[in-house]
Amino acid sequence: MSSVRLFNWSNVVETSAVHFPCLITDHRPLPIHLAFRGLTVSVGQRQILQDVDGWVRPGQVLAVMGPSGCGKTTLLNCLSGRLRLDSGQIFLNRDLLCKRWRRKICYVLQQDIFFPDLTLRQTLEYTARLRLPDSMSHSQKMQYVDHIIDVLELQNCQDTIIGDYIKRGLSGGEKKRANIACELLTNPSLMLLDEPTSGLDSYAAHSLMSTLKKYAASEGKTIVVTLHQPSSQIFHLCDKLLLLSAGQTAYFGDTSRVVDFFSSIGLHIMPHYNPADFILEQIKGSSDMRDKIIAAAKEERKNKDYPTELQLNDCIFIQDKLEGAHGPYPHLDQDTLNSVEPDVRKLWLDTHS
Ligand SMILES: Nc1ncnc2c1ncn2[C@@H]1O[C@H](COP(=O)(O)OP(=O)(O)OP(=O)(O)O)[C@@H](O)[C@H]1O
Repeated sequence: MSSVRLFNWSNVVETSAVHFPCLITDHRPLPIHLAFRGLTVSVGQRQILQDVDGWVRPGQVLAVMGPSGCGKTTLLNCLSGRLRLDSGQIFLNRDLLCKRWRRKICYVLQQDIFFPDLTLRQTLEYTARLRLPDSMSHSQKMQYVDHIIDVLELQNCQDTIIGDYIKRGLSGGEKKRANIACELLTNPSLMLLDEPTSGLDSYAAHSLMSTLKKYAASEGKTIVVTLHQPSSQIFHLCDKLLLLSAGQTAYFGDTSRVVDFFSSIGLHIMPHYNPADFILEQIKGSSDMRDKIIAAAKEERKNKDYPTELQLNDCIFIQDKLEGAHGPYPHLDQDTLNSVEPDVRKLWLDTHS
């Protein structure tokens, strides 16, 4: 099995003699392209999110950043379907988020509750027995546990007890990985992780984020993480960045472009400075500064090249074409397929082949 540790789907076919768990081979998880638009949420009289947009495609990591209380966890609650929106839409591929899609989403909270006396492997095994479908045999479930232990590089501590304040067990970083491993057992397509690196030292934090990034890329998962104060190494592991300030979008786009965005409004980073620290310092500055950044982010959205609108339009465009021309389970004609962006074409082929 170790020969297909970081596998792609073609490997699964090529190595079918390995008898990979049926959860993977028979129920290949659908890659999910997540897009959200105009999310607005209030609690009581207080507006917590206001008109927030973003998107991320399979294989990518979207980082949600911003000062404490800016609405990061609230956004994850919305994306997981746990929180009612005042307005806005969340699309998973071409569909609005609904109960059917929620089964393909996992939400890893900051803390989870474990039985402290069980070892990590015992914890994963009982979770697999509880959460994996009855259609899988016991040995397939156990094979899947092995796979997840491999993915999260937990081999060395699989027989260590979870532990608690009294009894020492897994380290903080291992516990975070264990928490994520329990959720990965359901083979989700979209993972939402609330501050997975909080409380970790910089090495453990970077190692965890690299693992997640590799996992997203190799298994076509879509990942959204909230991050508090990432190192520049972690920051650059993220493909997309959504920066929130008081519940509003202060930047959405490629992580690699955020420094240019700030420069374009006269906020220049010093050489060798961590860009994550720089942008957080700017939005934690005076209210005038914050308003200026939010206004610039709003202006960006009017730009015809703004990615959210393009992506949403492409998804809807394909759906319209198909529903108009072919009914609900159509064969996509080549002209239509050729006319859309390559990444949307790939998404369509991934999800419909
Ligand atoms: N149910 C609620 N009732 C009242 N206020 C709430 C509720 N949920 C969230 N809030 C408020 O909404 C704001 C955003 O909260 P949220 O937890 O989303 O922030 P956050 O960015 O995740 O913060 P942190 O980084 O500190 O975890 C906070 O000011 C919080 O007090």
